[in-house]
Amino acid sequence: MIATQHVTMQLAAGGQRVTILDDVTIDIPEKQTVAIIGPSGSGKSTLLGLIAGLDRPTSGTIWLNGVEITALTEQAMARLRLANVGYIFQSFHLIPTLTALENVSIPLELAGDSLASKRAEELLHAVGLGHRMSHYPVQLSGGEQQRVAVARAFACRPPILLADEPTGNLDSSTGQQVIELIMALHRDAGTSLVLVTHDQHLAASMERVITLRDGRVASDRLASLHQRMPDLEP
Ligand SMILES: Nc1ncnc2c1ncn2[C@@H]1O[C@H](COP(=O)(O)OP(=O)(O)OP(=O)(O)O)[C@@H](O)[C@H]1O
Repeated sequence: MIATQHVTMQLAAGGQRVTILDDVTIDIPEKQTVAIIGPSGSGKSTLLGLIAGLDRPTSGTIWLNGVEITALTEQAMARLRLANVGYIFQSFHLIPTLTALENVSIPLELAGDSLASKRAEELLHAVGLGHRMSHYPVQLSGGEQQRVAVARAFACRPPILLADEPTGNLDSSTGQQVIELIMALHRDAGTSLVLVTHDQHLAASMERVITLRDGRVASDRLASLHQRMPDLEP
C-alpha cells in the first residue's frame, strides 16, 4: 500500500547540504496502523510529507497503492493524492474564509462529487459537528477545528490516512476524543493509518511503531495485542 525504497532527502541550509532522511526503506500493508516516533528533528514530518507526495525525495522511490509517485508529474500527483490520501495537520490547516461545511466539501467538489455538500453534511454529523456547519474556523474551538479537518481528510474515503501530530495542539482529553474519532473512521473505512506522534501512549496503541533517529530507521516493531490492549485476558 505504502512503500519507500532507499529514500534520501537532502536540503540546503546555511550554505550546507543537510541530510534529513538517509536510506529509508519501509513497507506498510493495507489497513495497518503505524506510529512514526523519534526525537525532534529526526525527520518524521519530512517522511510523512514525502509519502503524501507534498515534496519529492533527493533520491529513492515511493509507491502508493501500486503507483510510483516519485515518477509522476505534479498534476498527476495531485490527482492521485486526492483519490488516495487524507492528511491531518497538527495545526488543522482549515481555510479561514470558508465555513466548516465548505471546508469539508472542497475535496469532494474537486473529485467531481455531484453530492459534495450533502456528503459533507453527513460527515460533519458523523464527527459530532452537525450544529457547527456554518461556523468559520475562527468560531470553532481547537478540538472542533481538528474534527472538521478529520472529516475533510476522510471525505473522499481515501485508502491512506496520514496524520502529523494530530493531537499536538489539543489538551489531552480533547486529543483523546480526536484520536478515538480517527480510529473509528479508520475502522469503518479500512484505511491504512500512519501517524507521527511524540505521545508514547498513542504510539503504543498502533499495530506497528517505526522509530527514526537522525533520518534513519532506528527500529521497526510490530506491537503485540497485549501491548496495545493491556486489559485483555491472556
Ligand atoms: N526546508 C528546510 N530546509 C532546511 N532544513 C529543514 C527544512 N525542513 C526541515 N528541515 C530540517 O530537517 C530536520 C527534520 O525535520 P522534521 O520536521 O522532519 O523533523 P521531525 O522529526 O518531524 O521534528 P519534530 O518532532 O520537532 O516535529 C530538522 O533538523 C529540520 O530543521
